[in-house]
Amino acid sequence: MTDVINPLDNKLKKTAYSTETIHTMTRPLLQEGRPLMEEAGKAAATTAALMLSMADIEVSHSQVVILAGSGGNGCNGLFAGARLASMGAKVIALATGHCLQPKAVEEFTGAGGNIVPLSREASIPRFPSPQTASQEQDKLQQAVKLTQSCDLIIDAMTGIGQHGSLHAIPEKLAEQIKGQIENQTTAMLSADPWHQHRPLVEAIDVPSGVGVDDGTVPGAYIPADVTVCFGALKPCCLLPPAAYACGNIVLVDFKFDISHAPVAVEAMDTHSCASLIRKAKFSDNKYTRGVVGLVTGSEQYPGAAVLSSCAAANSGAGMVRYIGPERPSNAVLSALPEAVLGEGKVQAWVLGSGVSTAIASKQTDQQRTIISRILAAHGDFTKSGMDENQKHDSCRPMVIDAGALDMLPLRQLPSHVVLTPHTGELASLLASMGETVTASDISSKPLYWARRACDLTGATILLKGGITIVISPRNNGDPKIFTTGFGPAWLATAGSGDVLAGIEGALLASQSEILASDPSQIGLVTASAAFLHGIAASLASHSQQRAWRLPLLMDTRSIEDFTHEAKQAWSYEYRVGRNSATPLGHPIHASELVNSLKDAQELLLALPYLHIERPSEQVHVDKQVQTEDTNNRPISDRSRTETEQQNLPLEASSQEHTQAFLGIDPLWF
Ligand SMILES: NC(=O)C1=CN([C@@H]2O[C@H](COP(=O)(O)OP(=O)(O)OC[C@H]3O[C@@H](n4cnc5c(N)ncnc54)[C@H](O)[C@@H]3O)[C@@H](O)[C@H]2O)[C@@H](O)CC1
Ligand SMILES: Nc1ncnc2c1ncn2[C@@H]1O[C@H](COP(=O)(O)OP(=O)(O)O)[C@@H](O)[C@H]1O
Ligand SMILES: [K+]
Repeated sequence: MTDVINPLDNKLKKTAYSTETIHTMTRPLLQEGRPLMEEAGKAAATTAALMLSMADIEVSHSQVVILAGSGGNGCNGLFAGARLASMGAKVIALATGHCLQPKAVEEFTGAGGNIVPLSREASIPRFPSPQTASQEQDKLQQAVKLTQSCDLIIDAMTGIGQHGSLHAIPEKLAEQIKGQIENQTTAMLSADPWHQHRPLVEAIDVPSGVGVDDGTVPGAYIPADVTVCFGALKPCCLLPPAAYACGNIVLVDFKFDISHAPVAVEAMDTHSCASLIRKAKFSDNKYTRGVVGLVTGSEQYPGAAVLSSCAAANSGAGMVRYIGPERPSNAVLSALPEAVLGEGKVQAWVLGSGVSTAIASKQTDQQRTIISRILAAHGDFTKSGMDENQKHDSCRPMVIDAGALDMLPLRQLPSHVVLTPHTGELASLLASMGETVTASDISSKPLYWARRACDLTGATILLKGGITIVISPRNNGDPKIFTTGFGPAWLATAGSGDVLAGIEGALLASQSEILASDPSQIGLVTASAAFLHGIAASLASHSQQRAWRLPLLMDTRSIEDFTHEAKQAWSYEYRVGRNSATPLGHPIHASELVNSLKDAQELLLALPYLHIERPSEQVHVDKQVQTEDTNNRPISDRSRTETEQQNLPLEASSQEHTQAFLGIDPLWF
């Protein structure tokens, strides 16, 4: 049996939909009479049991606390609790709202669960509510204590029905529980995530308190170890900062029809990125492969010139032209003898990395003069009223970074002008357009502000961060939004942005024909560069840390397959000892990123040749073919086979180099 990776599965794993769209996709299933609440409860209970087992806790000896709100989310929590209780867990539901759904209460209490209403206004038959403010306060404190001592908290306070930031009891609970979790979580990132000295947290559908559609965290919320998301991903699962609160995501496949559903946000994956790596053809010459022109670096920051030029050269450009003062020019030549100095025809520009706006030294002025000449030569789009195609013809694709960001003709830019600010640079850019905003405002609402910049300039915006957001305008309709977070946090290192600008330039140049015929591809090209940057960082640092991972897909009809896959993916040991002593790998500096870029592309180009085996296949192979273990002992039963499987290398592919990297993280495929 070959478990072919279903393209729609893959789409489901990387696309997020607004709550409105989720409701639209849910409706027909409910009309068919699908018991979605029960299915959701089963999925949540399966995940909870798995989390406990990862922490070496027997479900039958576990203590579970459910924070149950009065809507559908709380209902999911109670159905999950009923299953856990029937498996022998001691389960208490803290009712955080006014009521609970009677059918769920019946199921839950019937299985042995207990309910404690926390609100004075609660009305839950058979379970008395606190009567006074002070009783309510006491109950809340007892509840918080209970969450401190249990093994697992199931956060089912609010889901996609949440309006605004949390208030009332959910707000108070979330504040205190978040505080506890932060205090008790080992500061060392390398600590085993399943064996912290604190309860595990499973979020139902979304972590309560996050901005479901905009990815913000507007107030109190509870960060989760695992979020069990129903039907389809919500934007908060992909967008920073909320995505950081989701932990590992389990996506429960309700078989929504997503084929025509409007995608709110799309995460980059290896397949999309690989499709944007231009393969060299025999009919190519160095010009057709893409010429990148860089006006980067300065006397003061010659290194930025080297990093951006070398990154462009290592990312598949046919030729790199560098323009700059003597010191950076010499530095570029000595690192990259094949660079051509001076102006000439290019397919894409990289402007401004390592060019300071603050220091008006003579050399900086020189770079800025060239940049402003290049920008001016590309026309004044404000007056001309050109359409996207005309703009494309009169303006090369370009990356505007760092010291060039304050030199833009600010409005009506074509979409293939890509601005690559970090939060501080975006704040300055927006301030120059009359917005009152700080870098910290942008960190809190990155999607909102990136979109604002996109609306105001017409350009594609790449807002850097652990998860990077790319937002590009579309002729008709909302902008296209991509997120990418392949890299480990080691990527936050000086010069890393210069490398990214060079990669961007190379991809814009090598894909300039595609961009000319279909300008709407700019978001994908831009996001691919950021994704490639992340792969290079992972390779260079030998790190398994990712700002974001594709979710695990759960089909509630084949729970066993899911459990097996999840165990493999979540097993800490599994990630240790391949290339490095810990899953975190080691620190890197920007030049190492440059060196890893070629390997990163080799991996992506190898993808079509790889036969990626998924765990379900191994179950099959092991069951049907492997009848003896390595010591020639017969393998007689399924449970034995599964034990053995966990010690097997993931794949039997011959491409060991690729496998060593890709095999560690099968979730990317
Ligand atoms: N629609 C469906 O049929 C399905 C719904 N499901 C579950 O149901 C959820 C949606 O259910 P609902 O629409 O009932 O809504 P929720 O359960 O997400 O939230 C509504 C409840 O939260 C409270 N609330 C809302 N905003 C609040 C705030 N800011 N602070 C404090 N409390 C707040 C409300 O008073 C209400 O009690 C999904 O997230 C999912 O978990 C899933 O089981 C799948 C099927
Ligand atoms: N916490 C983080 N985790 C992973 N990557 C990060 C993190 N913070 C920043 N990055 C990435 O590191 C790079 C930093 O770029 P930038 O701030 O321009 O650096 P520099 O100006 O030193 O070149 C960006 O690609 C950004 O996405
Ligand atoms: K929740």
